[in-house]
Amino acid sequence: MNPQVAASKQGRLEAQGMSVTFGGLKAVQNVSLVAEPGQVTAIIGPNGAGKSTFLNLISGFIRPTEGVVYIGGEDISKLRPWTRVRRGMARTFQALEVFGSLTVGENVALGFPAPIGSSPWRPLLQWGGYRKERELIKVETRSLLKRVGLLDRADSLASELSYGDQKLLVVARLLATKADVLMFDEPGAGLPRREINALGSLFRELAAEGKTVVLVDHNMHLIFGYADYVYVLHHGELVADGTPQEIRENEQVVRIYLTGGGEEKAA
Ligand SMILES: Nc1ncnc2c1ncn2[C@@H]1O[C@H](COP(=O)(O)OP(=O)(O)OP(=O)(O)O)[C@@H](O)[C@H]1O
Repeated sequence: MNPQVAASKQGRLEAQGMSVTFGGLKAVQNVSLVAEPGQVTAIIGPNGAGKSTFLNLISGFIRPTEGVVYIGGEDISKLRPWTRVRRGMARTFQALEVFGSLTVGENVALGFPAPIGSSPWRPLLQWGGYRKERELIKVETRSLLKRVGLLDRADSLASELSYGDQKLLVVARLLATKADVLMFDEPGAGLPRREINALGSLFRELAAEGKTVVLVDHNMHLIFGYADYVYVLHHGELVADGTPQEIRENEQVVRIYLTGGGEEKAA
């Protein structure tokens, strides 16, 4: 296969017919999605629509009753979440997962993948390689912090950052995983417009670098300003998908939001 085609397919995410039931509640019913490398794909829907559950199904944190997930054509449905990270899929959560008593730089460094086969004895057995790797992580951590605008806070405790900066820190740590598929659960929640714009621009940059960016959010400015393709869930079902323009004009979507389903209106 042409190496360029192979590279572009590597991060293609495909979820087919995902379903899960909690007790009697069909939280996600037969939902499929394709997210392409080089694109920002958004999932929207009113509160309780099943968006986070769908992300949990894709990332392996919840076992589906039905459905298959592929990355780059490879079926990863049976893999544990941490193994999926090794295969190139990483995600953030709605709740902030910042380690407040570590520095900002240390939080990012935690995101770097551990060398395969690494053991607690490695620093003693392979001191040279280990030291080189630590230096590399330091350099890359600084470059990621620069990218999200937090370089001057590298040595601050993470707990001292504002809420918005902690969200950016989580993004930097996700980038440290070097995953091809980057999924964000409500990255824009609670952020002012200026920071939403910065986040949106960062997502566009990541897509331009060939990453597959998937985000769940309620912020319509982030979705309609920066996404290439939008999936709409309602009561656990996929009710529409299309370009932001198509979704804005979709009568069913507008009705769902106008009848009080969403925090912000779609039109
Ligand atoms: N672990 C669980 N056990 C039982 N019910 C659950 C569980 N997780 C989610 N649900 C229910 O499944 C439905 C979908 O929830 P989910 O959190 O996926 O929605 P959402 O679209 O992400 O909502 P929000 O925008 O408010 O975060 C809701 O009715 C929720 O109460």
